[in-house]
Amino acid sequence: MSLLKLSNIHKSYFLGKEESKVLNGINLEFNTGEFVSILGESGGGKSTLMNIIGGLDRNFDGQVALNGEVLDHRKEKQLDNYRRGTIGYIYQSYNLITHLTVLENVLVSLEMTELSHAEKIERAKDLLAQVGLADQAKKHPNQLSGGQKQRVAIARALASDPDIILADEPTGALDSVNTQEVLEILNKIAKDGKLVIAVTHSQAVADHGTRIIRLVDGQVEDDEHLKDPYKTTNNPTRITSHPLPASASYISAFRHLMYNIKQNSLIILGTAIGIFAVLLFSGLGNGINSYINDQINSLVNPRTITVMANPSGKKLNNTQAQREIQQFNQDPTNFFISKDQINAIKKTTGTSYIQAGYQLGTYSLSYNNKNVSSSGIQSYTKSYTSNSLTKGSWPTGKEIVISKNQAITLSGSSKNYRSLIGKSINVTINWLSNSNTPVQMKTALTISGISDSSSGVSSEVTVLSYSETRSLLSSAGARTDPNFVVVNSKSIDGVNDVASQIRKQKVNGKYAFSVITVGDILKTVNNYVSLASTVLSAIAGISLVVSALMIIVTMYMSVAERTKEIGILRALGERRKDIRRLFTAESLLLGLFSAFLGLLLAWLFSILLNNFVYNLIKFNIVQINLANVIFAILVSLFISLIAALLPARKASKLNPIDALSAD
Ligand SMILES: Nc1ncnc2c1ncn2[C@@H]1O[C@H](COP(=O)(O)OP(=O)(O)OP(=O)(O)O)[C@@H](O)[C@H]1O
Repeated sequence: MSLLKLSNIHKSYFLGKEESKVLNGINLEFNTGEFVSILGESGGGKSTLMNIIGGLDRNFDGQVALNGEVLDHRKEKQLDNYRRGTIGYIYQSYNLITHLTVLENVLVSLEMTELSHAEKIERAKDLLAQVGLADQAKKHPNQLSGGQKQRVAIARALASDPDIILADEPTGALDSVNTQEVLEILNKIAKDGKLVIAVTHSQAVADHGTRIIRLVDGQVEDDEHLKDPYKTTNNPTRITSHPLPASASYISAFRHLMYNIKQNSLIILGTAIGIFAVLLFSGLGNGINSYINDQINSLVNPRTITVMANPSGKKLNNTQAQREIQQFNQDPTNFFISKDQINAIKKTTGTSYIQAGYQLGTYSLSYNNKNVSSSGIQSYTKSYTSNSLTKGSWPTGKEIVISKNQAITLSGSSKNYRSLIGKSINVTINWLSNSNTPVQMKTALTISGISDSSSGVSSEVTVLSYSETRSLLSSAGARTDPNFVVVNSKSIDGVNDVASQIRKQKVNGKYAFSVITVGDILKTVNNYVSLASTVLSAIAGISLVVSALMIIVTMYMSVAERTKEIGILRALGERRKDIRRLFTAESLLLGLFSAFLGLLLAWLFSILLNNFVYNLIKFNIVQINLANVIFAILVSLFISLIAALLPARKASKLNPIDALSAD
């Protein structure tokens, strides 16, 4: 049984409907140890025949059988295996991969063998030594002479230990010395037990082999056996091949990326800037949210629940309650809390204290002929934390706490305003009588402390003691019903439960209370901040769309530039899948590098910004967390994956013969 048998091979090319017959019934058998030369006129179909033998061309009539087994050219996988394990190709124009070194060019083929990494390197070096290039392994193809290039191509063709070496005019571009050397190598390959089939125009070259086949008009005109095939001994240690592992595609993609690093670095930078902006805005959102949380929690006890009347009588959720409470400023008369209502609140379980309070109307403070006016003076409740006092203590008896701004105005000094503590000031407060007519109360109170309103999240904190407020109200004939109640939950975890108990309370058949927790306020503020930072991140994200387009263009350019390489890789036995993976891997690596650069930029910038802002507010305002980092990496990979889809698909669909003939 012959190693290779061609039966009745017909091949035509079509230009429109016009058929041009190139091969008209070729029947040939080949065996191991033969060095066959195919001679024929130019355009006679020699390369076409080689492509059919090499498993690159699937569109022909007839059969190719290997060791008696007919190849099914409809089965792509079978053809991939055939090219990978059985065929080694040598071309007139060498077809080396320019961005790989000599050693790496040989390794491309070895990647599809079962050898260990060390064995692959050893074999590649060994093959290079056999073709006289032991000392050229680290060079790139453009640093070699034509003869040297052809010898690299021979080493590569032999690498996976194939049975058949196809050489399409292997000496066509070489001078006589190099021609001689290459022919000797091919002869040795045949002696080593392989079948060598070479296309040539040269009778002198053909005379070197064991057999000459002449093609005329697409048929075998002559089949001349010059000598017997070389006797071959069975080589028991054959190398078996397997499909290209994914890791090899990633390593190869990485090599190409680094080879083109100048061009790629701009794309990486462009994408990285988009990632950086997204990260920065998310980090700023986190930072601002936690700054606000920090500030509010330091002013108000987070276990505190503020309860106000609910004039609507409807059950209110958090946002509706906040809206309802806004009405207080327009018409405070609806917000008085009755004894029945206080008793209803007292039924709540899980509380540590319940304290009624007053929020009164406009007021003015005067000291040493200086005046300040504002609105919303309150009676003291335990919900105030000591953090919100810059100096002094909360008021008891005939005392008052005024805000820092008020103290500065009244003392006339932004440095010595604290000296007002212990001083008496005149206080005038406007409120309502029992019949809801205006009442004015005047008194003199001692300043016990100064509150800090510098955070900007609360308005002026001006507070009277509860007892003094109540006695002022009753002596002026004003209404003494409180208008808010502070309820303190025993635990932070219980806050929501306490709030919902009160929310559900009905007095006279109506939902009596609007309930606001610090958590609710924080939630509302944080929602706005998060919304703003998301919108900003999304705007920054648009730049990522531009990056995606840049990657698409780069990948298309890469496919165009590397068309020949794609043909070479397919001829070496890489599957369509491997080609698709090669380009996807390159794009993913671009995305990954961009993500890391974006992260680095964001990290450096956040250090700078935080240092600067920390001096002002004693807080790290950019807080990039792990979730942001993971998100940025995933977004970047996703973009690069999407960008790779079309170019990688295009690359994998290229016809290997067309790809090989690309310039
Ligand atoms: N893709 C194609 N489409 C149409 N015609 C083609 C195609 N490829 C080759 N041909 C034609 O088929 C014929 C055989 O081409 P082939 O390359 O096999 O010849 P060859 O014997 O190798 O020639 P040469 O010695 O000049 O390299 C030529 O006439 C060529 O123009």
